[in-house]
Amino acid sequence: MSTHTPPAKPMTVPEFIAAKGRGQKLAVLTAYDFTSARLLDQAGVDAILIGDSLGMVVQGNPHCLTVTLDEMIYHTRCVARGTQRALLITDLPFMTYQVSPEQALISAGRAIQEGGAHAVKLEGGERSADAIAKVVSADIPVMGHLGLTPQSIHRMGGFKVQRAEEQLLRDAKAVEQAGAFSIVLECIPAELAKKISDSIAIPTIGIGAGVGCDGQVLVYHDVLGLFGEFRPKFVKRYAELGPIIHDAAARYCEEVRQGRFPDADHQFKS
Ligand SMILES: Nc1nc(=O)c2c([nH]1)NC[C@@H]1CN(c3ccc(C(=O)N[C@@H](CCC(=O)O)C(=O)O)cc3)CN21
Ligand SMILES: CC(C)C(=O)C(=O)O
Ligand SMILES: [Mg+2]
Repeated sequence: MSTHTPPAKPMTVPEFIAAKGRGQKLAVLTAYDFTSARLLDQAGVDAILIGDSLGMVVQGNPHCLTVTLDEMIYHTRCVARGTQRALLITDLPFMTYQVSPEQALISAGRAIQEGGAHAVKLEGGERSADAIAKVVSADIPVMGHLGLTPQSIHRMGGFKVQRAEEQLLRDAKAVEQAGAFSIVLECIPAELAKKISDSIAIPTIGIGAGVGCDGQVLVYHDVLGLFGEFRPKFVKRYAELGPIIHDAAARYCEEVRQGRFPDADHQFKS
């Protein structure tokens, strides 16, 4: 059992940025519902990402491309009700920001206004700079996302480590210049992620990008050992809840079938 007490003050975007200057690492996890969000918030995460990874871990699809903005908003609302302290960042899903900067702003506005997010995240570097700038111009904080961008799965030919150094450095600069407050670096070599982190003033949040990033993010189901056999190199399981849930459900089934549940303690007297 950890004895860590979380700081009482709510996390804000300026605080998130300032953490980098103090050398204070940022701890981010994804969540998609009230109950999980409340557990993470009480454990002291700095930010909760309502990721479009919900397309895979919640909806059971092979990728994230079919997730809609309405679905992201629904999950954001659920998470927001369970959160008091963490910064809430919602992924803009595929095809809700690529068409035009105006489309990006309208989508981001809905995530904030209808979902209750504090910020949005969108994928891409130079190609997304105009969209980022437009969203930021309406005072909506934007987190960038570079490297393995899951919405590019068909171009990349799968979920693969990205190593185009010069392009990634240019992309990070472009995202920072466009006004983003932070950037996710996904599945890039640790040394390159460190170089990118040192080359910009805003915090980098790594996933499969090494310890040189200013913070880390992982998917809820991965950290807790809920997502079956999904075990890429960068995932560390801090618990193995899958077998625990399996066991509990199997014992319940057995007791119901044997007429051992409910017993006297779990029913009402007349
Ligand atoms: N449950 C879950 N966890 C995630 O981290 C995650 C999602 N879903 N869905 C959206 C994306 C997809 N992600 C993925 C998925 C697979 C690999 C993977 O298999 N990587 C290989 C590397 C392959 C290579 O060497 O190029 C690995 O072994 O880590 C990586 C990131 C990360 N995101
Ligand atoms: C893995 C993180 C960075 C993400 O984008 C997601 O969960 O959708
Ligand atoms: Mg995502």
